[in-house]
Amino acid sequence: MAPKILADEKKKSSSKKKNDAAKENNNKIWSEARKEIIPLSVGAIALVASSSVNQAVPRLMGVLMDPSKSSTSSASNTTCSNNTTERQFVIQILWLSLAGGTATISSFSPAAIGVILKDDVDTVANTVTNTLANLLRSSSSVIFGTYNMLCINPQLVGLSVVVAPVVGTLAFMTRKYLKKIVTKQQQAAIQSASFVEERLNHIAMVKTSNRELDEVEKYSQIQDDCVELGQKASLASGLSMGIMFGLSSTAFCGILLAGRRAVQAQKMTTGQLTSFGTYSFMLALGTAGIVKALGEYGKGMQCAARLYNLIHADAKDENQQIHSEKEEIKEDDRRPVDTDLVHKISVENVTFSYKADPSNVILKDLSFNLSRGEVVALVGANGSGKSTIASLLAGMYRPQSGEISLYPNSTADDTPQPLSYARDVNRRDQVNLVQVVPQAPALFNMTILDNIRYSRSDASEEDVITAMKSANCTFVSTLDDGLDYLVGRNGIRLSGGQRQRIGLARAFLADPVFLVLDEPTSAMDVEGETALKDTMKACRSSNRGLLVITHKAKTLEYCDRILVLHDGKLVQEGTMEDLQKDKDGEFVALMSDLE
Ligand SMILES: Nc1ncnc2c1ncn2[C@@H]1O[C@H](COP(=O)(O)OP(=O)(O)OP(=O)(O)O)[C@@H](O)[C@H]1O
Repeated sequence: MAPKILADEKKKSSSKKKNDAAKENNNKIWSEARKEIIPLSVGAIALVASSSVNQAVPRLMGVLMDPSKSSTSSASNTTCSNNTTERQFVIQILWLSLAGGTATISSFSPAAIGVILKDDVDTVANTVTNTLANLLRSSSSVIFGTYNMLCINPQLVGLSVVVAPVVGTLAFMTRKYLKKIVTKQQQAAIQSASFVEERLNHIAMVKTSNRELDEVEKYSQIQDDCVELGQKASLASGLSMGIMFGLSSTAFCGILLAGRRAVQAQKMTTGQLTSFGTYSFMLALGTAGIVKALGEYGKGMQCAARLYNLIHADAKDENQQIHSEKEEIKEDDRRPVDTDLVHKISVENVTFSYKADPSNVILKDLSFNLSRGEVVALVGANGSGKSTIASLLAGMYRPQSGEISLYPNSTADDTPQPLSYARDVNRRDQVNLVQVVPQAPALFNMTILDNIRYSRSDASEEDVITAMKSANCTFVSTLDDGLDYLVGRNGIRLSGGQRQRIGLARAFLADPVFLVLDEPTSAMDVEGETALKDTMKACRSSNRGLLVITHKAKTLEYCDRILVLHDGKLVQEGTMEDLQKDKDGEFVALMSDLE
């Protein structure tokens, strides 16, 4: 098949998909609106009534200003008749105002479309209430106005028909420009929401990298851009309204001028001209109202699409406890720690449960330690609490009881007091003390360079390249943009193993005293496992403590010590050789399952 035909078919199918989605959203909105069918119908009828009632006012004014119609031969009769007309006018106006007011009040109908995202819900709710009401009101203004104008002076209507397309075209062009700016503004708002969503999803990463302030600053910048666009949009909106008002007023004056000539030529009365002028003004307002209501309807559709997507998205509550434990975003005032002096991190009688399920105690009176230059493995069945330990070491949670302590080097004549990791160490030092690389590292929709730099924003490109070498990130050189390669949301444009390597490089860049790797090679190939062995060696030689959570037997061969976890308790600890000797022990049972 020719490429052009293929492209056409692709275009057709994509536009069909778009139409189907729009139809689906349309149906959803109207099915929601159907739930309010009675108040909406009453409102719609009342609106038409209110509008028709309002339409009678100019006609009555015309009658009032045009006494000749009701004049009789005698002067006294004329005065009497004039008085009667005025009285009738006042009574009729009173009735009309009362009827119009009542109809307008009853046209108010609250819609029951849930309360999820205030702005979007408001816009969608407005689509089936206010926007629809405005459309009805404006349409009836146009229909009744045109009809009455035709009754009064069809020639003058002809002139309006000539002027209307010119005004309409100019109005359409200004609205189109306005729509373009508003679309940009909406895109900026979506970008801002997606930035927040991504940061909240990876709140643990943001927190443990001590990057809250940076993120707040970035968010403020995005917000500033949104405000700037908002200002442009409101300026454009003001201009558009001004231009439309100017054009319609000019057209209105032109029609009045032509009408005046018709009065002078005795083709119509002053009263008829007054009525005609008022109707043409209403007609202009009605036309503008229709254009506006149709624009709002389109906007309502866009909001509905977002809203329905959100309603069907899965709720994410995994970070609940992190949020609730989140401290205020400010530089905390705990004294800095000389991380170079820290020699050992020690988990002491720690008991922990997640707030989401407090009855499920995950870690039970757990104690172990990790010294600098040591490579320790943590093994255990699925759900035994290994990743929870990593989260506690990263400072994401605090134990309910027990302590995580840091032991400085002791000198010959001084034994320094241990520091509480949670109470005594400030966030910046925590980043330098412990870095955790989770199974699926959090990656942001940024370049590889920025993702790696996330753990140390002031790192030079050379430092990043060194960290990448340690994490064996050779794949980066094969990418077109290299370090500038955009990884996509959650690193979607990278493979699982590549994401793990980026996470590893990020941890190395922070140059922590202790490194925790949570199943570092779960998604890596054989080359990745070799890189892990190199990492282990490097940790020993650089006097870094390494805790590796693993299910791989091969990895254990290179560890100094192995901790065996069972249901949140430490049940065995020792070298691989020692543990293998205990044939009834948990380790031997686990080994039979390990790869
Ligand atoms: N955010 C959380 N809220 C509530 N419970 C959680 C949360 N995270 C983990 N758990 C529970 O804690 C227990 C231990 O989970 P953890 O991830 O620490 O186990 P694991 O040993 O790392 O498992 P695996 O080997 O499968 O990775 C599990 O029962 C899990 O359901």
